Amino acid sequence: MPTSWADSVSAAENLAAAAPPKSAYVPPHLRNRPASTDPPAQASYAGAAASGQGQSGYGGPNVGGSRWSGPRNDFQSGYGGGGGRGGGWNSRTGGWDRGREREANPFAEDDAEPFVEPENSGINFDAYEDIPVETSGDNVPPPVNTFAEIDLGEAVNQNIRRCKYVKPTPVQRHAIPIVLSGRDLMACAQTGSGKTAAFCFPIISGIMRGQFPRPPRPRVAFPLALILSPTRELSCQIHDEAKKFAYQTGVRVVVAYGGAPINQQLRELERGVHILVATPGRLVDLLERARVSLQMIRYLALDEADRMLDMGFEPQIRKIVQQMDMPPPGVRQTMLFSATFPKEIQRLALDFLSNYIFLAVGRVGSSTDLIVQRVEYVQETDKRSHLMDLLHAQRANGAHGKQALTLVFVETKKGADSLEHWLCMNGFPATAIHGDRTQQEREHALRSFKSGNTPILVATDVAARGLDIPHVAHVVNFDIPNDIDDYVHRIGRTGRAGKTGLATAFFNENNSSVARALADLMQEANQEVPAWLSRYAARSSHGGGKNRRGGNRFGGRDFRKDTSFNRGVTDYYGGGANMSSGYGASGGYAASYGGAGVTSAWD
Ligand SMILES: Nc1ncnc2c1ncn2[C@@H]1O[C@H](COP(=O)(O)OP(=O)(O)OP(=O)(O)O)[C@@H](O)[C@H]1O
Repeated sequence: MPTSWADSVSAAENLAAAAPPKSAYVPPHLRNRPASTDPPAQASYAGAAASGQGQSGYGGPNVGGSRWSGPRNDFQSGYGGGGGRGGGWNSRTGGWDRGREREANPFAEDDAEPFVEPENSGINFDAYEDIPVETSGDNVPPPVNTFAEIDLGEAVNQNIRRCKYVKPTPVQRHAIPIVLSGRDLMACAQTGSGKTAAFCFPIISGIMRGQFPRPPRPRVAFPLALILSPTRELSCQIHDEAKKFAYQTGVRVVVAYGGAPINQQLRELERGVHILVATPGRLVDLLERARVSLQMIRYLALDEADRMLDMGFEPQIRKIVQQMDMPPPGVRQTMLFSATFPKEIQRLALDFLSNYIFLAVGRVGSSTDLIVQRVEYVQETDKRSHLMDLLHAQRANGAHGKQALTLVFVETKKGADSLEHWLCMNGFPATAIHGDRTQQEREHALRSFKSGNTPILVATDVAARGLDIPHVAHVVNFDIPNDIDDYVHRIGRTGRAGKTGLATAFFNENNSSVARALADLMQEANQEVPAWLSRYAARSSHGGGKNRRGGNRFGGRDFRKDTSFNRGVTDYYGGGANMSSGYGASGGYAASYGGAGVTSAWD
């Protein structure tokens, strides 16, 4: 296997356009299942689950009166009552957590992964030290500084150590106490800043501690937590992460996504599920087949929430959350996470939340400085040769070290196929991922890219959000997206977890509509804005393409603060906004935004 980008290029040149080796398809959730020698722990959840057999209270089949009448605080008592027979929760066979099924060690792959650094030492926490944080809503729980301050339980703490997380990132410092206190949350924090753990840790801990009744029907899965994400690959990634965080806790995580055999997923679900990670389409299928019920959902997390509530997904999300049997807001706990939150999406999100806290982490400067952004003027017809120049220069300079991976974003699936073909023909080891490829092809491409076998990945927006691929040193926006938020997510595939990265965009006349948003974004992130781009920006009459940030360029402002929203609404938050971190004292930050309290959540 080639060990570096340069080796890969040479190997590819030697092998001409040899196809990558085909491996037998194994769905992600079935991989790495060597028989573990570690017996699953009998965590507190197992005991709690086994004793919590009550059918009374909310969600039970014979609830009289209002189905959702109990306040959320009563949830645990509602579930915890009753005795009944022992046995695992949600399993025909008496429960996976009773030791009948061996839990594969999810950390085994990390140990065997050649590219993984010995420690998570690459994280540069100094970059996050004075990141401004803004919270709004009433009675916001105070943040923590260390994991030790949060009582997540010993099993989770041990997994945090196994992950080599030394201290919480800012979004984790603030979000975890909020979720643990039972509040709904809309959290906006920059790409690569650890949002996945921010929602997974409190969910796992809550399930471990909670008392829940026995599921009412066999052969139907009754998850306690649902994590929805927009793409199959992201769902798989969240599943992999959550399995690490939940290792030996007794909490079982299952993933369901389209494009993979449903029968296998059904079998996994039948073995029992506490946390279901899913893409909306496959979940709707499972719900319609009555193989999953949402009536016991205690936690709902939408990752990439703005995308999930965008036009494409909104009907499916409404169906799942509002039209099936999921408890309503106020009974379940709802968490929305993203790096971007356009105002109209925040408005839509009100339907899913109850008295929520808005959390914005990040400001212009510190963390975005991690991603150096460049924009180059490149005519449509010159893009390929320009890309080749970049790749050659990168190879010549050995830029970004041996393991550098380059992610090239294009607008269309056809464009991705054709660029991949052209790169391969020209001796560059490239692969591609887009929505018209089979799931097997998509997963193969991603694996080949991650491993460094094909260190160039040509992608559509299917790879723009959430994917956490170590060693992506360069993101090229071969085609600039029309929506500036998509640009934010795309470039966020590099410069993650405190590491630095480079993002290059090819701009031409076709992108004039986004010029202003792009220039503003770069400026706010302390990037050098070329004079020609500023001229385009000045000519642009509207805010910049599908810039839905509407006046406030950054997605991090709580829209409840807008006068239009507040008209007729008295003191929505009660407590008002709270600022923390060094920035509040400096005073310079609000001024730099030209508006009091406006925060950039993405940087
Ligand atoms: N406390 C921590 N210490 C060290 N590394 C961490 C910590 N928390 C998360 N990470 C690592 O940071 C990386 C980015 O985390 P994650 O994928 O959750 O980011 P994100 O905020 O969800 O990004 P995106 O907006 O792109 O979805 C991951 O590799 C994760 O393992």
